[in-house]
Amino acid sequence: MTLMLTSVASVAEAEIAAAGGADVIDCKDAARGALGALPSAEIAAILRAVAGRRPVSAVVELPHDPAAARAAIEETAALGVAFVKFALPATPDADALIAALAPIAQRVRLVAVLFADLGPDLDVLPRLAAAGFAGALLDTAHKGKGRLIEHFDIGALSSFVERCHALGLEAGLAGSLEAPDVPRLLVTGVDVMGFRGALCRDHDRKSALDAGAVALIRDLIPGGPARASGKGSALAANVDWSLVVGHGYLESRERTREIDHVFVRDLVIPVEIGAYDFERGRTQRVRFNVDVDVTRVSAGGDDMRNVFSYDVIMDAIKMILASGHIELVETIAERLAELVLRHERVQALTVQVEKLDVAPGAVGVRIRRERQAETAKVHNLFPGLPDAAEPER
Ligand SMILES: O=C[C@H](O)COP(=O)(O)O
Repeated sequence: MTLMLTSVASVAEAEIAAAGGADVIDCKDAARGALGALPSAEIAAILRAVAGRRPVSAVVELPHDPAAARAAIEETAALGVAFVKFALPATPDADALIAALAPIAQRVRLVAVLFADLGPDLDVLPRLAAAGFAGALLDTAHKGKGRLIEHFDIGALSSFVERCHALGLEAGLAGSLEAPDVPRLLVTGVDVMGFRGALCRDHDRKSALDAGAVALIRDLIPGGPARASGKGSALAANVDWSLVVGHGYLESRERTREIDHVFVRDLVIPVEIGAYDFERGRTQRVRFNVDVDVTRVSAGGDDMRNVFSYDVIMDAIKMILASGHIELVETIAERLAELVLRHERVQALTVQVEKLDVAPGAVGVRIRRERQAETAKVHNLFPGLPDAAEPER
């Protein structure tokens, strides 16, 4: 399950985020840059207002001096936040800092932010894990100079998430993420996606949060807490539950079983593939044909929430190929089916993977896979919190 983290600068914005179904309320002053801290008094006021309805995190602007860094984190942690985020400097003193923070990491959930646009050293991840950090979040430092996915391709983002998980770290992704990025990044299995700009008026991260923009992103991420309730709640009234049904959140008497077909046709990519020695260290052309059966939502309109993007299929292929040499076309086909089926609206798919350079024609495999009864994957970032509630009907 992926959580939606929403950066807020005030109590009023925290209320919009909570009402809009954000999973985590993140205290941050976007006017101060990528990781600007709010004053302690404002964080305390947000904590009081949220009153345990959601986990609240806070950004700390970390001084380079280890003793001062420890004091800054202790001060914010003492307010009662669920975790503390801070930018890990990409300098040689990062190691000294990590070591200095290790004792605090035993008591306080620490999340190190690495900047994808500043050439982060991902070899720091094992050291974060060894020091007891809770997680690592890949973000961008220079807002307005590219989305996260323009700095790290989907294969690299997927490897980041996998690497974090292998080390026992929670993984987060952020960085001028926009609505179309959401279904693409969900496939990586990331634990938390962080948003600010996409949730603001005119997508200006220094403007106020916009409830409609919050609702759009929330609807694109399956699960999550109940929205603001209430008969007559403007937000609840604005929710088109047919979209929610379309994302597999709930059954409805109006649920449609109609299927749309989204496909990628004749995509040819050079791939390092083959079980023979002579097939190693070189690429061969591989052709992909993928047909996906997607549950149709009944609402029309030019709305991101209504579509299953072919980008998800293309990204899944890139993620698999990013792992290096693969021996069998069957392996690619199975992995691709598994990744695409992670999208809740996908009911079934056919994957055809063909090698084009071993014979005059093509050789390969075609598989058909369907969604099985699902076992919920329990998320453990905030142990002790109740499970995500179903949206009110
Ligand atoms: O932690 C998440 C950030 O606040 C994301 O901000 P952004 O979406 O404006 O890059």
